[in-house]
Amino acid sequence: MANAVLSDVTNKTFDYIVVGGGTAGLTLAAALSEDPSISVVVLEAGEPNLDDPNILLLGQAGLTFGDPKYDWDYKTLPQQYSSGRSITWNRGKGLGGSSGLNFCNWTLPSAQDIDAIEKLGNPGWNWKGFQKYAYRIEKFQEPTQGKVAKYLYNFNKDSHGQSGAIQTTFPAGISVTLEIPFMQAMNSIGITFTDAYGGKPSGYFACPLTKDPDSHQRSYAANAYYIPNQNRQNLTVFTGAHVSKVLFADNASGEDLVATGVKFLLANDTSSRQVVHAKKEVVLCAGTIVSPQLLELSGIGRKEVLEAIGVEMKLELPGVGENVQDHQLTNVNYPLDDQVAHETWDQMRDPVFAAEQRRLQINGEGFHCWGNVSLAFLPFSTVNPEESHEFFNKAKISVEKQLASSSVSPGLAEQLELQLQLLRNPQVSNIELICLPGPGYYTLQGPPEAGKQHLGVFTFLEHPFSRGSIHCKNKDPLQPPNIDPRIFENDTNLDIMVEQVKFVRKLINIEPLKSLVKREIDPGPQRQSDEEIREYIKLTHGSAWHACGSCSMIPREKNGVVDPNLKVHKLFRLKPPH
Ligand SMILES: Cc1cc2nc3c(=O)[nH]c(=O)nc-3n(C[C@H](O)[C@H](O)[C@H](O)COP(=O)(O)OP(=O)(O)OC[C@H]3O[C@@H](n4cnc5c(N)ncnc54)[C@H](O)[C@@H]3O)c2cc1C
Repeated sequence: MANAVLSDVTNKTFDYIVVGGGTAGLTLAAALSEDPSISVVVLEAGEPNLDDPNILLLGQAGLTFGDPKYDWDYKTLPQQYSSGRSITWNRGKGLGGSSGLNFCNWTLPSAQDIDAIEKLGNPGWNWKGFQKYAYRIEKFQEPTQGKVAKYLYNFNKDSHGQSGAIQTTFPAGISVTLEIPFMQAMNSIGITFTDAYGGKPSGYFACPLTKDPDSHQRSYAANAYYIPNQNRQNLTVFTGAHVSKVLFADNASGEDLVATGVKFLLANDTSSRQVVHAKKEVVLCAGTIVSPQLLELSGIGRKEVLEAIGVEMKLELPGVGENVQDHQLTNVNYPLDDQVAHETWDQMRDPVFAAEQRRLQINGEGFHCWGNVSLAFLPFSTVNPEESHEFFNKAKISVEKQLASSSVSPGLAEQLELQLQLLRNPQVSNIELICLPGPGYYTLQGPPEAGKQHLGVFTFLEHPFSRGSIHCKNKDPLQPPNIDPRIFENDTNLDIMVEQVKFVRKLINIEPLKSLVKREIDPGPQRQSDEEIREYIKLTHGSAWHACGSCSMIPREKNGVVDPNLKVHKLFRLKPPH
């Protein structure tokens, strides 16, 4: 039912309540409501934001950051190992959630990354199973022969889904004068094209975007899973509903807890308390930050956290809000020779140029049909083959030190051991690079000079060893929780990023790239030693927006929160069982 109003929801009963109308929530609601006998309600705190060019035009990505209509704009606690900085965690608000705010890059991980999830005690959560669902959601459109020839697009059609709801397609173009030389530089040191979608990404590739090949607009959870199904009588989507608590049946007999509904506040009248009931299940899809917060507000979590915020404990589950991890990114930036014409994102600063891109978009051309797509996924041994053995030994020692700490749970110990194996594995990507024709986002030099052209190379930390937490700071559901990822607590993470920056410098020194750049702006010629590069990274790195782990799928005795069926341990038992 489209455009649900409060009276359609409040005090009503549905089979399933889905909390959060973002990427997971809308996808799940569409799947559940395929069966017309099942009723589903989605409660989303933000606005619908449908048909909104700020979301639909790909060239707008990043411009919605910080705007409360689209972005929760969370801030971490000051990070001790990042020079005391508080790091911004953008998160999508409104239908589509973060899929309406993200950069539309369609990428898949290494098979071993997914198989590791099964090894942590989750039968069936392996690459084979994952690939089946990745294919099921994707509808890939091949580029024309003309684009393949011009932009060297390379792909293996068999590694892509053909009939899913999320449309993927190559961008209208890439910068021939910058991104192709970037690939050529890699090629000259033996790094080749990789099929990044077959489970063994190792090399460079241009990644398809989640973009509709007909409308040339963002393809995301709202237009893939909600709009086509909005007239289903058994699907109710209600926006402006800020869920504050999960409700449980009385469990005086000591049985497992049974979720019976949720409480929510109206975004436009936060004094108004509403209730909706669930016959079967309550499913939390409020993302990495809010899902653990909601568990704690409902009395599920660590004893000391619940005591501190004054919430009565319903179930002690110490893993809630723990095991938080995130990818980090930084960048190396270069100004380009003004005398050479390049296509770079710098040009979007010119209003005349930007208006022209809006016009071109209608026919599937121009910057609103481009993206940050020139990627490399590389095993660690590629970036520093000479010293990788020594590096692995150093990483092992630092993990052993971490394991010796009493705060490391059995579930975390297993993850860290697996991560060490992944770091050494030459088939597993541990390094991600993106070549961006345009200025870097993170620079110590302030905004880029008007009229100048730039090249930015982004480096990403994958498989972080550090772990942090997300816990309620009080029992006000409108207050964000304390986010403390403890980035770089394990020093190996920083060492990996240093090696990446050094690798980028090596690449840029290879022709044809070398002649294109004038000088390095960041980290800058004054930062050469490992120690100086570390300081630069600490001062500039940002979140790569991939935080996860706060409701980990690990057995309960190993400090997990959900089981392989994604049910909270000892909780959310089906009512009635089926
Ligand atoms: C800036 C950015 C760039 C990214 N780039 C990429 C990329 O290019 N490629 C890629 O694959 N991934 C990317 N990601 C990651 C990807 O988008 C996310 O992992 C994914 O969208 C998360 O889905 P989710 O359903 O867990 O959370 P979300 O999609 O964030 O959904 C959570 C929903 O819950 C709602 N909500 C929150 N609190 C409440 C409450 N109390 N009551 C009711 N509703 C609530 C939110 O408003 C939101 O709609 C990016 C993420 C970000 C933030």
